[in-house]
Amino acid sequence: MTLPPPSPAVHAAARAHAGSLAMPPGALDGLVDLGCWIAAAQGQVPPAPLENVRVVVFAGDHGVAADGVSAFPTAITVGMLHGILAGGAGVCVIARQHGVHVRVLDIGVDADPDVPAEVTAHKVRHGSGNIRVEDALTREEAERALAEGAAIAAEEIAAGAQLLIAGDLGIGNTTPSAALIAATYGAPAAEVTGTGTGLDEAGRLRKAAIIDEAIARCGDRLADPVQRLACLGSADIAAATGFMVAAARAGVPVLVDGVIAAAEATMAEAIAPGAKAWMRAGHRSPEPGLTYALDRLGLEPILDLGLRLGEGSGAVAAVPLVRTGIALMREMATLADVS
Ligand SMILES: O=C(O)c1ccc[n+]([C@@H]2O[C@H](COP(=O)([O-])O)[C@@H](O)[C@H]2O)c1
Ligand SMILES: Cc1cc2nc[nH]c2cc1C
Repeated sequence: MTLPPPSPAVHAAARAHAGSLAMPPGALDGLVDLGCWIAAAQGQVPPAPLENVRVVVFAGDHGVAADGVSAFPTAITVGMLHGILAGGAGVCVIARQHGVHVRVLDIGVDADPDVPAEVTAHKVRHGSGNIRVEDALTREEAERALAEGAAIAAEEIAAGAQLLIAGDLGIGNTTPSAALIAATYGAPAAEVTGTGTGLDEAGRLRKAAIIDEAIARCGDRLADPVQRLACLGSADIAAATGFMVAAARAGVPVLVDGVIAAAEATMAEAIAPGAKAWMRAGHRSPEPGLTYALDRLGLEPILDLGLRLGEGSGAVAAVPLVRTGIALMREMATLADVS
């Protein structure tokens, strides 16, 4: 069954209101379209200001990192988990600028990091299998990760979330992301595989060959989306997918970050058709898989600054533009006022 979209009637009313504002037709559409989307999601014109925007960073390790698919060592995953908790990570700085709440969760980090218990409360497993040679997860683990992600979304919505962002953290995670995008859309791996944290072209081609091997290993099992997450994904990617599905089901809009979130949005749409209507893309990272997936989902990035940090940072950076679209709907004079 297809998920209901944000209210088409309220969207039409929001567009009509936008058409009455003091400007030539369409003059601020790039911003006003965001305000109309939020109006339809909230079911009211004008939309309420976004006072409670929340990013959850899903952290996990990826067995395929052992094959040299990243320019950085896996120790970075735990290091940056502490960096986010300490408030010094890039996403924390950007989020403080915009009053966005940040939460980081260990969903599938290999080690047991020395972190407060609430950070590991939704942990699914230690690491995820090396997708070149084995499934990332069992089907039961994939289902559990999807359920954990839904529970996390429910907690964020209970805390008042008006807009949700799934951030990601994990050395190697651009490989399963590209693999899921390739497998879902039938794209050649080389077309959707990027340089991640900074591979050279030879490294990128080796990474694409590993993805081809992983896809060939899984064969027909890739037809089913939950099995696809188990075969090629990871605990953190499956949990973030469940988070996006649950947000869409609850009628809470989602801003998509980089290539990892684009893979998760792809999987959310495969599991819950219609979920994409609750999403907008925060930005375009240089990963080709991101553009490939956004094109298929029909999502147009808000920012295009070449950001490629992950952590949800690019989506958080786009939040002020969403808020500006809402403010235009709420505060701008009408053409009648000025004529
Ligand atoms: O958001 C993106 O598009 C993005 C692009 C390149 C790298 N990253 C981040 O870098 C890590 C993955 O890169 P890699 O090369 O280890 O696969 C992971 O922690 C991501 O958050 C993120
Ligand atoms: C330093 C560093 C910070 C990150 N944050 C998200 N992914 C990352 C990857 C690296 C390498």
